Amino acid sequence: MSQYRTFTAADAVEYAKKFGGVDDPSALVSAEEIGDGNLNLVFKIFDNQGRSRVVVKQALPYVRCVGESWPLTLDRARLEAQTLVEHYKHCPEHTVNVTHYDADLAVMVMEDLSSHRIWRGELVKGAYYPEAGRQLGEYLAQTLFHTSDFYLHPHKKKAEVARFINPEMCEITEDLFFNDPFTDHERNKYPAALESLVVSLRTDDALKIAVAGLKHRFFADAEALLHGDVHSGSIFVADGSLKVIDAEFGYFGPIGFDVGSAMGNLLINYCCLPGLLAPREAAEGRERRLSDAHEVWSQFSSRFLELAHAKTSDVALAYPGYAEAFLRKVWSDTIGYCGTELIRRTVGMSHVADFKQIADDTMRTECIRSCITLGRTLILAADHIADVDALIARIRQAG
Ligand SMILES: Nc1ncnc2c1ncn2[C@@H]1O[C@H](COP(=O)(O)OP(=O)(O)O)[C@@H](O)[C@H]1O
Ligand SMILES: CSC[C@H]1O[C@H](OP(=O)(O)O)[C@H](O)[C@@H]1O
Repeated sequence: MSQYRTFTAADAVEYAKKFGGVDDPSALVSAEEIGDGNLNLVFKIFDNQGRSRVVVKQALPYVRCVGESWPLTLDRARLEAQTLVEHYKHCPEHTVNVTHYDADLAVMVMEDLSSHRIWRGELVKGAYYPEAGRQLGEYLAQTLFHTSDFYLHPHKKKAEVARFINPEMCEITEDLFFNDPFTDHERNKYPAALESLVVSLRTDDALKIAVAGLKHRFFADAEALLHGDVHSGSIFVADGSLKVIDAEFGYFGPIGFDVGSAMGNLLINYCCLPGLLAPREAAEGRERRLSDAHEVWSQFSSRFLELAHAKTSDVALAYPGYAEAFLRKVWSDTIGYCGTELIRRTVGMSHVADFKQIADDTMRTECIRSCITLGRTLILAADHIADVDALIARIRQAG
């Protein structure tokens, strides 16, 4: 019989006393549920001085933002904890530290990142973290290289692929990214003024074939242990620091999916800044976003190549020039998945603060239009954009 029960704040405090790993467990006295994501409960646990000391996260047996009508596997807590533990081994600087998890209760305990802020909220306000792009590129290079065939022994790699089989969470991505926005689906939500643009996505043969290719590679290309949902709402930043959280979509998939999701969210912000800030600040913010996206790819690709040259164990994959050839495939995947993130966040159900917080209706609609148009351009041009400078030029051209 499963011991699962949904935690109250009092349960979370008792759990943290036992498993929180603090020196003075009896000082832990209260909890606040602070979850603002689509899926889970998140409790901050406070001590008798009112200091937040540790975080307890629990999966619900359904999708939080929808309710019990959409049941969802509790195994996602294990997958999240194990993905973060694995990523922490390879990149402790930029991964939240999960110190304990319990598969039956679908609960994990992790370090409290209250000294940091969620990057999306900062991007919406126009705050700038000059090191964040490079740090995110570093996280992507370290975690993706060290869980790939370049680094792992083939037996270990296959065992890891099996450990991280994640069919239910992958199915959400398969539907929300690659199906819903390109069909007339009841989950879709977008401004009525964009109806003809959105309908045109459903009948564009070249686009639908390119999206099918991206979905096919999401199904089939078990290249590395992905985070699976690395967006600016799953990244904490502070001066000189960046930490990634929330990896319940972790599975072995195409490396470009993680890199493209990360860059796609920066480009969503790029498209929305004119609706969020005064013209001069918006223009400056947009330049910074392009520079952040440039940094993500530059750091990711240069570090991945450095690691491949220094640490590739397989004799065939170590052949000079192969890692460079592989990165060309990752690059076109990155652009394509970047495009699907721009479209699924605007046409599909998972909307984001970058445009939700735009007060003026007409401006919001125009910013959403830019996201959709840029997304389509990137999906269609993914095989024809030579490098990151050409990508930035394409984005500027799109307006
Ligand atoms: N380790 C942490 N430290 C402090 N706050 C956290 C931590 N993890 C999550 N949070 C807060 O809880 C929110 C929801 O967490 P998240 O992991 O994104 O949940 P979900 O899986 O439902 O998307 C975050 O936006 C953040 O504000
Ligand atoms: C039905 S889940 C929708 C959406 O929510 C997830 O985001 P998060 O866990 O960060 O709230 C993920 O992006 C899913 O696609």
